[in-house]
Amino acid sequence: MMPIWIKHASQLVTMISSAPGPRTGSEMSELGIIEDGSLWIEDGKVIRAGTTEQLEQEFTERASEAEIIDAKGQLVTPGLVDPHTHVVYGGTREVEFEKRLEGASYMEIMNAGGGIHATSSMTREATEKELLEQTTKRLNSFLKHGVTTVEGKSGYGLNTETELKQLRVMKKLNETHPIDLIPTFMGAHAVPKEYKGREDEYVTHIIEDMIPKVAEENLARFNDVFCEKNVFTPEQSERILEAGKAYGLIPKIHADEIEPYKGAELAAKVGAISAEHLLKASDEGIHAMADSGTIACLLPATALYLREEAANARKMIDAGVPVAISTDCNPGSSPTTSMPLVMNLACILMRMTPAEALSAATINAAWAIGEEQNAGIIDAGRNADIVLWDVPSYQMLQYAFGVNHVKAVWKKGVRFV
Ligand SMILES: N=CN[C@@H](CCC(=O)O)C(=O)O
Ligand SMILES: [Zn+2]
Repeated sequence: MMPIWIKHASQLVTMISSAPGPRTGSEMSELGIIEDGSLWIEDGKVIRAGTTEQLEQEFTERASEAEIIDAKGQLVTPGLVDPHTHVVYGGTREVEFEKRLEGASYMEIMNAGGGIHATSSMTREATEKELLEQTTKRLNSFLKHGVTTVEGKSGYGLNTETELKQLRVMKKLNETHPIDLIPTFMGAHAVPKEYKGREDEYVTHIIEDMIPKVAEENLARFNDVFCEKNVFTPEQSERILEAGKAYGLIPKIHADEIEPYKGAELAAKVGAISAEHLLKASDEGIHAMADSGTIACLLPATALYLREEAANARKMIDAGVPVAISTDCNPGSSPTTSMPLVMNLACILMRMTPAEALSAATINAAWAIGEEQNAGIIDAGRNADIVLWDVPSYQMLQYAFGVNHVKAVWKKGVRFV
């Protein structure tokens, strides 16, 4: 592979800082910016990041070997990381979108057998090949929006066979698609219709049948639960997450999305790596998360799409909770693959600063899925997951919203956009 030399970026955002862990408080504003920045990439890795002047001293002799990219007037950042998606699914739910606009709520639709249940039926029916094809299209769209690492959940199977099918599709996609797809088991996304009235039996089924099989095939890194009124109680969620821990699955929790339910408190108690949504998280829950170091994974596109008030990111950042952001890409409450839009919304709806939004979509997002050694940062020796944006600064990236400013994307040093 020919080396790549990106020169003269008006801002090269490296995300390098002295913070040893996920960024909290003012650390979220430390972007490690190099003005007139330059990058030498070789064999899929970043070899050197510095000013153009520095790299000219070190690499001019080798310039003829390299593909040279003139990034004058443009911004370079790490590839974006999406730490929370439901990207593998069958079918679509545009009918529900109309119903919600006419006044039905997300939970009313789900409790009436639609929502997650509707996607579950369509995912059970879909073949592995169909899921592969549909998900590949969505991953291509992520890449076009500057996203190079994506977490993906099962949870539309709600039976062992289809949960495993979703996870196997993710495994296959990791072999066929440039994006790194980090798998999460989420058998506890809803109680399937056939277990209605026997919710605890379904919990036992997840624990005794699904989790051991997922672990045996080594199909997931995380175990996630939708802890919500009329879905899984905090007690049931705790049982499932503790059972997963015994098999090496790290807990995540969909917490306090629709109603306050002490989900943030539970995330801290079980040592979850992240808690998701948190629109209705209590102050106690937020402080417990700060103490346990649990990352808040906030989903402002979902709040917008459901016409809900977004999570209180300011309160969380001020309390010392590390914040990440995500699309929540799913067919019901957030059918989008645009992390740039999510960064815009983090600023507009949650009053995060442009710098905080970028930290949340790169380094903190990487920490939220255990990929901090591989993604979310530009540094010597790391994967060359790089985005070139057709704007001169990160401030412009967040300011001109709803626009895809991506000019080029490299994943492990290979250009795909
Ligand atoms: N809230 C629970 N799960 C997903 C939505 C899934 C769906 O509606 O299909 C979420 O994170 O938003
Ligand atoms: Zn989700």
